[in-house]
This record gives sequence, C-alpha cells and structure tokens, in this order.
Amino acid sequence: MKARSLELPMGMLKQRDKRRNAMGALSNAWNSHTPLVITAGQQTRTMMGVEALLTNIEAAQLPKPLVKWSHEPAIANEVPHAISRAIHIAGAEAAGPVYVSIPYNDWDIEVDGENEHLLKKNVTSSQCLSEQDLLFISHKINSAQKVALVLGTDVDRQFANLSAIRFAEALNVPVWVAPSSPRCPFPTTHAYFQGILPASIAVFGAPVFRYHQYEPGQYLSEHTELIAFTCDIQEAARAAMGLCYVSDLGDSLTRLSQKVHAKTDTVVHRHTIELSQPSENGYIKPERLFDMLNILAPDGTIYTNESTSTTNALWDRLSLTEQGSYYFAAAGGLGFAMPAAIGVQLAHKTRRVVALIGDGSANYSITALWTAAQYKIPVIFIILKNGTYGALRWFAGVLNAEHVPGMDVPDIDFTHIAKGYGVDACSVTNDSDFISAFNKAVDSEQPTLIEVVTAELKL
Ligand SMILES: Cc1ncc(Cn2c(C)c(CCOP(=O)(O)OP(=O)(O)O)sc2=O)c(N)n1
Ligand SMILES: [Ca+2]
Repeated sequence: MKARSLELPMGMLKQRDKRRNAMGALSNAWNSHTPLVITAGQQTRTMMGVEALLTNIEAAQLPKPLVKWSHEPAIANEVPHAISRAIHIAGAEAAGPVYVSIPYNDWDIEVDGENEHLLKKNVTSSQCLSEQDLLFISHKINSAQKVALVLGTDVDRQFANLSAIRFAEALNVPVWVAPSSPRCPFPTTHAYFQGILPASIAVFGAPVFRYHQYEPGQYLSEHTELIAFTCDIQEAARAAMGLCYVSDLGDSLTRLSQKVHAKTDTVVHRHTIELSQPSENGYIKPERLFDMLNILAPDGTIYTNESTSTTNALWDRLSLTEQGSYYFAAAGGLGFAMPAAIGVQLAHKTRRVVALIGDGSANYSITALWTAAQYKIPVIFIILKNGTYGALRWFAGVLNAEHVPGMDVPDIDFTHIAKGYGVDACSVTNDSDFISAFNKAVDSEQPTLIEVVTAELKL
C-alpha cells in the first residue's frame, strides 16, 4: 500500500490556508456588524461536478454561521440579482457580512433581463422605538436611584457618539465602555469616562456582555435592573438578563436625552492616571509609549490595536476623542489590526493611522506591510516587542496552568522583515529615539514600522 502522500497540492493547501485566514477575518466582521459583501471565487461550472481543484464544495455552506446570507446563483443570469440582494442584506441592521460564490465562467457571460432596475433599487430599514417605549424607559431611568451607562461598539459604528455624550451629560451619570469593545463609543478624555469594563460576568450598543474568561458571579446584583439597547435581535435574545430594545442607537439616545432628568449625584471622575516615568533599563514600558503617543500623535489619529496584554493600559491612558478612533478585533481573532490599519487609512485619508501590534500578533498578517509599501499607505506600525505571548501568559495564570510551553517569541527582528517588504523601519529602546522615529514617521507620509522594545528581553 503506497504511503499516502501528506503533501497537499499547493493549490489545495493555499486554498485551505486562504479559507482559514478568511474565517478569522469573517468572525471579526460578524461580531462587529460589518456590512461586508464577499464575492468568492468558484471553479467553472463545467468542472464543479467532478470537484476539480479549487472547487469550493457546497460553497454556500462554507461561511455559515458567520454570515447573514450566503448563496451560489444557479445560473449566470442570476448573479446581478444575487449581488444586489447581498448588498441590501449586508447593510440592513443588524449589519453583517454576506457571501456570494460565483463560478468564474459566469463573468464571461452577457446577462439579459431587466437588471437596470437593480441599480435604482434601495432598501430602508429603521428601528425607532415607539413613544410609549421611550416613556416607559425614561420613567424607569428617572425613578432609579443610581444609573450607570455602559456603551458598546455599535454606538461608534452608527455614528452615535455625540448622542451618547449628550445623553450622558443630560443624565449626569458615569460612563463605562462595554467589555472587549472593538471600537471607542465615548471620548476617553471626557470627565464622565470611567474606563472599560472587565470581560467577566460581575448596557447601550453592546452585546450583554462580551465576556471572556469564565469567572462565576451574579449577572446583576440585588435591586439592579438592566435596560439594553442593541441593533441586533440576536444580541437582545441571547442576553442573560434585562429589558432589551432593538433600536437605532442614535435615535434612542437623542429622544431619551429629552425625557430624562439629571441625576443629582456628582459624577466621580475616574482615578487620575499618574504620568509614567521616563524610560530606563533599555526598554519603554507600554504605559510610557501610550503617554508619549498622546503628546506626539496628530489630532484625530486613529488606532488599531492588537497588543493584547496592554489593552487595559491603552484604555486607561490613550486619548481617543473622535468617532472612529479605535479598532480592535471584535471576535478576538488575531491578524486583524495590521490589515485593518491599511483599510482604515484608505478610508480616512485626512487622519493618520497608528497600528499598535504585539510581537506575537504581528506574525499573523505581516504581509500587510507589503501592501502598505506597494500602495504607499502611510500607516505607522508600532510593534510592542516583549518577546512573549503576554496575554496567553496572563490566561495561563487564570487557568492555573503552569510551565505552558511555546509562550515566547524571541529573536524576531521586525526591522529587517519590514525593510524586506519595502517599509522603512527602526528599533527603539528609549524615549528620545522613539520621539524622533515617530515624528519622522508622521512627517514622512510613508508607511513606517517602529519596533519598540517594551520589556527586558530574555537573551
Ligand atoms: C488567530 C488567533 N490565534 C491565537 C489567538 C490566541 N491569542 C494569542 C496567541 C495571544 C498572544 C498575542 O501576543 P502578542 O505578542 O501579540 O501580544 P501580547 O504580548 O501583548 O499579549 S492573545 C490571544 O487571544 C487568537 N486570539 N487568535
Ligand atoms: Ca508580545
């Protein structure tokens, strides 16, 4: 019996790897309500039956359940209608990814039929609460002794940040950001901002809640009620507690602001964060890096984050003031923040984008550097180099798992990797070198990588 070759034909391997990378991105898109239309390549119709190489078998099944709809048109003539349907499904709240598989010979076929109607077609869906609901909710809020406002990612995605500020100020209450939030719905510089909630059990525009590690506790303490607003019926239905309203967040916040009375307690400002000390010992602590970015980064800077062990310090320190200032992988799938930084920079040409990437995560989609170089996309990639999977070390502690192997990522020189892709790069271990490297990157209008050593590296 001939030994089975373990070598998969490169095409299959690549196809399989492509699928695996795509599923991570798809889970982030699904969890962040990203209105995404994916047109997937498919073998030519005549070869699908024999499942020739590159056939996507049962294509419409592949992306489920991480899509709102997936479809492979039965004939080429249906492709325009399928794409039109996909666009409207993706954009309607709760927004989300859709998938259309198109056999490649369809693209050569002249379609007939009245497709021009599709170009003028539009779909409007609105989720406004009734006056009765708003009166009921505002009564509950006005009669509550204490109110805490927890804001989630969809406030930022629906451009409702200003409505959230008006509502928090009308009500005069402290504001937290929902656990593991992939966007920033409220200015971290606002006096009412209290920080990000921990991701364990112990809300607006957020799933209730995006827990992470399991830490038993009460969902709600005694005499506490939760009123949750979301654009997503699935989030409302799966919430473990509370009165949940599926609604347009900006509309609800604005109309509620006119019905609520300010709470009399003064909002206790969150603990002031001591400015970090100048770096020494040959590395720059993450806290110091964030404090320096607050001073050096141009107004309106947008951050993508995938430095997992420093996310709490980022929320404690980084000044995020405008809508669309922060992006993080909504499903926690690494490999998001470097390509996302490129997409965000293409979408926001007048704002600079800084990608804060861990030295472990950076390896998941390091090829984003090639794209940045080829298309001259001026992202500033900052690699926080601590030589280890810091967040996994923390998680190993949560699980009481000791001596876990494979936790370190030593001896990676990101400056040589970056230069190999055509991106200017340097490595810094002290404040003044970081300051000159970052200022040069801002002035250069070119993609730049700055490797920042953020801990004493095991040699
Ligand atoms: C695709 C993928 N693989 C693995 C993980 C597990 N994981 C891993 C591997 C982390 C370590 C990231 O290390 P880093 O160097 O990028 O950042 P820190 O050192 O700051 O944690 S955090 C985390 O959730 C993941 N979330 N997503
Ligand atoms: Ca690391």
